[in-house]
Amino acid sequence: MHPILIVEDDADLREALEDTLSLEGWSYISAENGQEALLKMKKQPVSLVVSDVSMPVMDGHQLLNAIQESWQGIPVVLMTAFGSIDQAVEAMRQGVADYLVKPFDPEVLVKVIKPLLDAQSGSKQASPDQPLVEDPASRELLQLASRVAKSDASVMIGGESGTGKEVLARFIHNESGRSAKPFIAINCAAIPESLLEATLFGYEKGAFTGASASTAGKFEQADGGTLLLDEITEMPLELQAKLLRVLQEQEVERLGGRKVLKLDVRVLATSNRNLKQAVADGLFREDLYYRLNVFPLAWPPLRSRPADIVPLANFLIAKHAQRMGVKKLPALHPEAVKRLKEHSWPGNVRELENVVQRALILATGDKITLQSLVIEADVSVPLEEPKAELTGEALKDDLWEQEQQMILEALKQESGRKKETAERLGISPRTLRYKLARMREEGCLDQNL
Ligand SMILES: Nc1ncnc2c1ncn2[C@@H]1O[C@H](COP(=O)(O)OP(=O)(O)OP(=O)(O)O)[C@@H](O)[C@H]1O
Repeated sequence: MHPILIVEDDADLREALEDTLSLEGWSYISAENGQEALLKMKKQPVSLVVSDVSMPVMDGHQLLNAIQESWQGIPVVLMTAFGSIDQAVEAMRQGVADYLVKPFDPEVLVKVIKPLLDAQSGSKQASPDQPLVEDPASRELLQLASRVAKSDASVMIGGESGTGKEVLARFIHNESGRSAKPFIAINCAAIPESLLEATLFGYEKGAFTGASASTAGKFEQADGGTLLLDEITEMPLELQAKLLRVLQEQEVERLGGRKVLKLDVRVLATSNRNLKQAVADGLFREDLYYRLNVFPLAWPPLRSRPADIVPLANFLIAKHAQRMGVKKLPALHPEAVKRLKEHSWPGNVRELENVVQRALILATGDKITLQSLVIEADVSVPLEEPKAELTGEALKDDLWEQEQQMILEALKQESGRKKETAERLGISPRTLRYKLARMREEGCLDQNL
């Protein structure tokens, strides 16, 4: 969503308005008068304008006229200290979206702006599966994903655990020409290796002990639609070879079957590992890597897209409050907002979602206070990533190092218990085993652990 433009000549009031918007997690830009506002609007699109009426150089009414001429559809909210019914009626007649008389409480401004923004963005709450993006980095990723969705290319989605890879995959499917057909997801790390092949490709009755009825595999189920192979690097090498053949030939044979089934499936894959490294380590086939990595997309970690944190928290509050049957949506207290912004979110959006769910249970009244936020103490992940120097391989190495630190910290807190450690980290026990094996190989872990 584009930023809100605040136009106010009184510096103190401007700052108060900026604070109100940023506490809500809304981005903004500011101008001191109408003329400066128009210059800013020429340079960058805005979603809504909140403007004072009496200002030097160009007042609010003149600004409203100019906006209506050149930017139809952008709502304008006017604020005045000299409220008169006549002025308000005139402004409404001119097409102002709302008219506020100063002084007003911050909540009043939020109440006025919220529905206007929702109308602009096509009401986000209506689609809880749609990725919410506010930070420029995430918005760019979503735009790219939307374009890629229209092609039929394989897409490899990278990013740390819990960043939103599956949400992005669903988005790509929904935006593609295949949206009316099935979206099937399979987590390669969650299914025992012995069952993965049968689950993917299906089997005929009697193909193996326990195959009591013929069953279609995930590929067949996704025919015409999209198949998401989650945590693809967890797939055993032999199966990778078979997967490659299916992708190349677009046909599949059930285990124990004789019929070859022609399929039309678009494949998306995710991984929270450095894929190139997995290829170099001999854990992932290079030919499959090239087949799947036609279009790589990567979610930055949540700490690298700070403008997403508060809007995501509000979005997740609404999502879970609705599920829990909470009638009145609790609002985040400013201190809670501050804490959310300070945390480094090693578990990314999934961690934020857990914090929000716990807060909804702990919250009393209609506010989420600092006390109802239970956030794990930060492990030593830097708050600000030195983005400029960290690019390409260096960034991947750095991420892997951070991941290792998180794993060690979690192991310590769970006194070495693997199952609990995996749960704490929000990854599968198998993924944890895999990562520990890699750490052992690299000499970063005691061989007994
Ligand atoms: N941008 C977003 N907007 C809304 N919800 C999000 C967003 N990103 C993540 N989520 C929510 O956070 C949770 C984790 O997201 P998701 O499962 O897509 O992460 P992931 O990267 O696939 O995780 P993993 O690597 O562990 O499989 C989900 O409940 C998802 O709905």
